[in-house]
Amino acid sequence: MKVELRSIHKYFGPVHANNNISLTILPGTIQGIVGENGAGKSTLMKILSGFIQADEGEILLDDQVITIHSPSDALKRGIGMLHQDPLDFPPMKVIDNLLIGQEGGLFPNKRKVAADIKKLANQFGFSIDTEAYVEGLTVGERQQLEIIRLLWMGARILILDEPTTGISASQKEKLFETLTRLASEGMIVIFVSHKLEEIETLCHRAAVFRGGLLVGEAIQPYHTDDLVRLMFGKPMELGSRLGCHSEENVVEIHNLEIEDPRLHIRDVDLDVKAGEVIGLAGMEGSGQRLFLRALGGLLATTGRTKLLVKGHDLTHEPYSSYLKTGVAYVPADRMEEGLIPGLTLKEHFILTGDTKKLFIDQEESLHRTKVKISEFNIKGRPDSYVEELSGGNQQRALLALLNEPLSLVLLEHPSRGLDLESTIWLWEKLKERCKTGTAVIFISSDLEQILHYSDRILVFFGGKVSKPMLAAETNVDQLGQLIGGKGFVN
Ligand SMILES: Nc1ncnc2c1ncn2[C@@H]1O[C@H](COP(=O)(O)OP(=O)(O)OP(=O)(O)O)[C@@H](O)[C@H]1O
Repeated sequence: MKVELRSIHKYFGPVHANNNISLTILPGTIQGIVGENGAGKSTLMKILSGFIQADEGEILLDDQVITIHSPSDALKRGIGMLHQDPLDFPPMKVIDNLLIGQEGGLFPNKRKVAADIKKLANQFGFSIDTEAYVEGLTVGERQQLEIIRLLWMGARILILDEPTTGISASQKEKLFETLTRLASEGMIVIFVSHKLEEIETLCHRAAVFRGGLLVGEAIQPYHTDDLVRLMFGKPMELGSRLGCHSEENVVEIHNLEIEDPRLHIRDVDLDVKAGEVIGLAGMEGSGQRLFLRALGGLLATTGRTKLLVKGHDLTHEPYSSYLKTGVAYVPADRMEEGLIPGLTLKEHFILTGDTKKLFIDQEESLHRTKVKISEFNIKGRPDSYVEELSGGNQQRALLALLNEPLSLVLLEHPSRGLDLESTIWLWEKLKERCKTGTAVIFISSDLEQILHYSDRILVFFGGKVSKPMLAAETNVDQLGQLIGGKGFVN
């Protein structure tokens, strides 16, 4: 099946999210879609998969103009989109998730469906237990389930939007193998990502988006510098580590202990200096998130734990004491925990502003919001609802909402969903904070980033915590070995 997009336009109010996009994708192709945050990638994918409609332009399948009214309409024509957060019902069994919305009357043939799914999964070396509950599956397993579901429903064109977020290296390898195999069987795979190395490894072709325009196409073998220049209109360089020179302790952790139904973290001692950056590495679920949440006052510690921030003993104190001491937490799930859907940017600034006043000063709030939008370069207006912002702009908004001054900023996957320019920008902003004595502790699955920006690194494995390592004296291989549990001494 061949796909052709002709002169697609899409507006969101004044934003021209897709500006005259034309793209042809031939059968058997893995087509990469890259571009900076807010470039219009997801918008185009949502148009192709029926979630939204274009304002102008045509979609052709095998030279026939078609109209796609809804995702189920798209799927009927063989176009399936796999979302970052799979659209399933976690408290239900795999088989029941598969049967939802299927034709088959009151008594669908569960046994046949289960057998068909198993057969399909086997072809790709996936093992899917149709009787398992979805909530017990890892992100990678849910993704495999979603691919199999789409194939089972007849998808011949598979769209994946940032699919490698939150999956392990081996799951990624398996995903890439599967996608390569699907393409070799004549299917089209459309792969949206910020990660250039992924595009370069996997995709036969790459279309580069910038500011709503398709600014260029590249084919293998790629030249990274050319792709970066196309994406951002200029070359990019990662900033460097600031290097912490302070002797003052901002955070003192003694005998930290956290009990969780699955993990037990104990006996962690750590002093964090003013302006220091500590990176936390480890496979998802190894304890680093529990550790970070405990430091943010979001999770109770147990045992003999003592936790001091700027000399204040915060052990067993409520979350409000952490806030008062200047501890800020930036979650990975921006829309669930960070921002409030249904509220505008201005309303967010009102909520995080001076809450002691009896009345809201609308003029002052509007002014403050405009200043922050400009300072943090957020592509949005004071009256934009936060859910309308692109992922990168939501992250900018979260940072803009942090109060000043701060003693400690805790961040989960701060660059998740961010393009290279935004990642560099984010670290510039964090380094400005470090210069004023704020300590930063962050989790990332991007080892290069951990090595590049941390002063010291802690690795987590099954609840065990390594001794702090100097980032300048550590390399990716050493980190990789520790993350896999090799050489753990603690
Ligand atoms: N539902 C919406 N309402 C208003 N504006 C929107 C909506 N969806 C997207 N936009 C705007 O359209 C532009 C393109 O957004 P889009 O999500 O397509 O970008 P993207 O390239 O996928 O970005 P990212 O990589 O950050 O996810 C952005 O300026 C975004 O704020």
